[in-house]
Amino acid sequence: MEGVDHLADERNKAQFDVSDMKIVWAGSRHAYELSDRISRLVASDPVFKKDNVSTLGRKELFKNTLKKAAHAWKRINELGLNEEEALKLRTFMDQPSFTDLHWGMFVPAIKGQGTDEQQQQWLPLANKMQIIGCYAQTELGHGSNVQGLETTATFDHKTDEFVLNSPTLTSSKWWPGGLGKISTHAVVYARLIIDDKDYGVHGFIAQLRSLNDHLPLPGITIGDIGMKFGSAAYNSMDNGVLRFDHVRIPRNQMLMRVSQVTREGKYVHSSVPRQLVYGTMVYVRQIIVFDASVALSRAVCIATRYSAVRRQFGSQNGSHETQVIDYKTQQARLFPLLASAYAFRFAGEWLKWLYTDVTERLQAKDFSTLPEAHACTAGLKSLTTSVAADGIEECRKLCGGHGYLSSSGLPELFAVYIPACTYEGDNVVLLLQVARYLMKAISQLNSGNKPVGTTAYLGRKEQLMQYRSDVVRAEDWLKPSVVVEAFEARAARMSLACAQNLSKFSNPEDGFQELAADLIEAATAHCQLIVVSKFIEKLQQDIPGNGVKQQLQVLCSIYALFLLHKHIGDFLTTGCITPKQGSLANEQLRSLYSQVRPNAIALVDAFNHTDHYLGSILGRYDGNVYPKLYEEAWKDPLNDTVIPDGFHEYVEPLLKQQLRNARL
Ligand SMILES: CCCCCCCC/C=C\CCCCCCCCC/C=C/C(=O)SCCNC(=O)CCNC(=O)[C@H](O)C(C)(C)COP(=O)(O)OP(=O)(O)OC[C@H]1O[C@@H](n2cnc3c(N)ncnc32)[C@H](O)[C@@H]1OP(=O)(O)O
Ligand SMILES: Cc1cc2nc3c(=O)[nH]c(=O)nc-3n(C[C@H](O)[C@H](O)[C@H](O)COP(=O)(O)OP(=O)(O)OC[C@H]3O[C@@H](n4cnc5c(N)ncnc54)[C@H](O)[C@@H]3O)c2cc1C
Repeated sequence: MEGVDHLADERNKAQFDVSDMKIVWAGSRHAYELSDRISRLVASDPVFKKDNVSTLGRKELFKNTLKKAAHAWKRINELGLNEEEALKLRTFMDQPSFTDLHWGMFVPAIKGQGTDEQQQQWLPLANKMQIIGCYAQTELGHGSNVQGLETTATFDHKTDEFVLNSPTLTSSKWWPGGLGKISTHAVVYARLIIDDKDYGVHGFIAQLRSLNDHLPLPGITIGDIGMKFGSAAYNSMDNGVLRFDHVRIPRNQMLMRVSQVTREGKYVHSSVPRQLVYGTMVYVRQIIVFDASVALSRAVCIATRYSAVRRQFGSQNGSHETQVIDYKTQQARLFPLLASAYAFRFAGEWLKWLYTDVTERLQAKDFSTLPEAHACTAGLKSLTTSVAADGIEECRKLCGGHGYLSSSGLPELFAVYIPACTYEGDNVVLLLQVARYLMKAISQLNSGNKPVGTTAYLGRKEQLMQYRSDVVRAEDWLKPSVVVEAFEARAARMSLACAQNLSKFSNPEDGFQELAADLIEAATAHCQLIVVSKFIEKLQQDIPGNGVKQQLQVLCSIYALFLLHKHIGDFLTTGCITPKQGSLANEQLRSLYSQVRPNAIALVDAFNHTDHYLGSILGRYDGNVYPKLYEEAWKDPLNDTVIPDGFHEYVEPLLKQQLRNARL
């Protein structure tokens, strides 16, 4: 029935004020109002319609994306939207496009790695989109191993230019988004060669296409790398291939904030650490953590609403069957994901603060917190994207057969989201970076270097090695200090065990390779500790709103105790807790699921996702699932005709054959 709220009873059960929770989720009243306004603006604009994208072919999809991106840019200018509003508009447009790389990587790379003069030269053009750029780092042969890139930029003393060249097939740039068909420029990462000496990988600005006719410039071979996973998904993006055949660019197009090449061809390294060449990745990884909470919240919203609508079994004397959300197994799969969406939101907020802080310090030439920012962005990017990707697939299964329908929105969400586990650093490779950071922090303990930031707990090594949990009742697991201590002790003991095993190797690098699987588990434990701690810290703030803080406390406990339950082997083998304490945690977890149950729909309403953004019949706000699913099926192009194309050609002869045989 149109206009009826099928989830009204569920909404009435809520024990907290949803409008206040919406503000907590958004981060502030300002952020909430902005997000709400822009989401409605996009939802009501016919150009941003997206329910047809999964039926479009590649060329149509790409053209549709260009149209949306151009329309977005037009609306941004017409309405005079600021950066925050423009970013929201892109979010709700919900289709990857070349603009992501232009604004998300090309512009930040120039800002972070360009000198003041270079910024003055390039940013005004880029900011007006008079040039469009991409981030060309990865090659056919190397992605993770940035130091292994093969593209060369050789300094020519005579002409004061760099010569960009792709000496091998594997040196072809491969993957950069926006490169394939649209970008006019790129920040290209290449090995700097001066007088036959290799100075390693540096960033260069290169023009790729003519600004007159958009054709590739001489010496440049360029194209799209082909279809990717799924039908629509990331295929709206022109991930590209690029080869240089001795292409010349002026010397001042090397990004020279970190190091410079003089007119005489002298290489000068400034006081800025060389790792700043990797700075754009730190920036984007921090955005990706925030996006992980958004992606997961969309899937969880769909699965939770549908689980309240869907009924199976349990009808007695003609009464309603059971809502599947009331099955304990459904709750044990769904509610930890709901809690994770909130947990990642607060971890993302904190990471944004950390990133802003490190950026301000860098401006003031304080580079001391860069390693911490790298480890935190790398580790949390890895943790949150892995959980979000697996969580979206779990939500699909939670919706049974209908979850597999394109109209559930979940297949598309999954297909477009999963590369987040790979781009901006493969998740395993990034955890190994965290492990290196932890091992370094431990190796410095004896030299009196006190660990700081997220590794500060390692400074209490003796205490954490002595630790035994004092939990005696299930409710004890609700105390934040009890949870944090258990997570700290587990993380510290896993890292210290790795460090001890590493010390048995005469060559530490051999040890690191041999123990990599254990190191990754230690790094994961460390990252989970960060997320748990940041959730708890959030709850120490003043959080207004009727019942809001209580709900967040329940979610925080679910997040932590679910992890404890899932990784019970870690907690037991490190001797942090006893089997009895483990089962008390599980008992508490079951009780927490019951507490969330009446609030579940309101907790996903607090994400404030419009039906347009969710793009899911199962997740509709009004819960009117069945009539809409039925209606949607008839819109499929296959149902345009009663008899499908190809029937007369391929099937009818078989049937006629049968008839002929029958007559014989
Ligand atoms: C329509 C109009 C709309 C308008 C509005 C639109 C707005 C849109 C705006 C924004 C949207 C943003 C959305 C973004 C979309 C994202 C799309 C994603 C596209 C994908 C892009 C990519 O994938 S780019 C390529 C990414 N590549 C990688 O991540 C490679 C991974 N590998 C590495 O990072 C490194 O090679 C690795 C760190 C693994 C190893 O490096 P190596 O030098 O070999 O390292 P090592 O010896 O181990 O370390 C040396 C030293 O350096 C330290 N370190 C390493 N990395 C960093 C770093 N990043 N920062 C700081 N320090 C670093 C490391 O710890 C070591 O330190 P020490 O131990 O020596 O102290
Ligand atoms: C959709 C998408 C968009 C992208 N956009 C861009 C872009 O705009 N610009 C750009 O430059 N790049 C882009 N990339 C490339 C991306 O950054 C790389 O693919 C990514 O960094 C992973 O590197 P790789 O492909 O070399 O993986 P590989 O390193 O080859 O990974 C293969 C396997 O090896 C494992 N492995 C690798 N090294 C180690 C190690 N040291 N120890 C243990 N295991 C290891 C990995 O865990 C993985 O299982 C994009 C990729 C995708 C999928």
